[in-house]
Amino acid sequence: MPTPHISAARGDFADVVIMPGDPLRARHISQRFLQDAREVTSVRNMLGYTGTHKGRPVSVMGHGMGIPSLSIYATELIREYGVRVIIRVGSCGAIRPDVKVRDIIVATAAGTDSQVNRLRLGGHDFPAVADFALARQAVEAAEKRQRPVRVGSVFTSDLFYSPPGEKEKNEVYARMGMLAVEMEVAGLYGVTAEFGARSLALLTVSDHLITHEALSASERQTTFDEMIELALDVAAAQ
Ligand SMILES: O=P(O)(O)O[C@H]1O[C@H](CO)[C@@H](O)[C@H]1O
Ligand SMILES: O=c1cc[nH]c(=O)[nH]1
Repeated sequence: MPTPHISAARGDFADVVIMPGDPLRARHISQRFLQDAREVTSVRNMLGYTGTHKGRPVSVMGHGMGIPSLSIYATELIREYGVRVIIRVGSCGAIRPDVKVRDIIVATAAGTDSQVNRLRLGGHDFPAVADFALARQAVEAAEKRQRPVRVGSVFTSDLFYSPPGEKEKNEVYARMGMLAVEMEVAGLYGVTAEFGARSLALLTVSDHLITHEALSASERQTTFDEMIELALDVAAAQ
């Protein structure tokens, strides 16, 4: 029962899917963290794998960049493959001095300049929030591992390269409590709400939009792996 964007057969996906933006990161997660992982889809090279973690079936699949790309994959996974929980593991840029490169963020909510959730809700604002149980499990997993995490809201932007005025906008987002910017979380929380699934986003701060510090490739790998361990702890608890 392939969909236009996923070539897997019915039953190929676990009901919990961990989703990075980058499909090669999905392959890395499957190779490093899942047991008996097998590739289940590769349409457009948006790679997806299913294996087990601590005996529980878990899938991992890339979702691409931006809300439109994520929305296609999340919709098809939920509607056609019975996926019930999606955990995004992504990167983000910090927009305030107290948030540092390498920090891991449990994104409990997201503001956005995207219109997609208003399209869903007849022009009204949608509360783009994480599933509370998943967020709590992520925080508890971090405490158990003695791994500090930041818990709070982020801003989901449609543009990676912003027009003039980005600095001032980021200052407003920061003043209103948001920790970082990225490009999918508000869409993820909207699409899972629309189709009755649950979701959470964990983010690693890969670069700092004030200091312009950025993770090196090897630091990126290590910090991402620490975030993925938390995502797997949450997945195993479902
Ligand atoms: O690292 P990922 O998960 O792709 O997330 C961030 O990186 C991409 C931009 O470089 C956007 O998708 C943004 O949300
Ligand atoms: O979307 C993103 C991701 C990482 N860093 C940014 O500045 N933006």
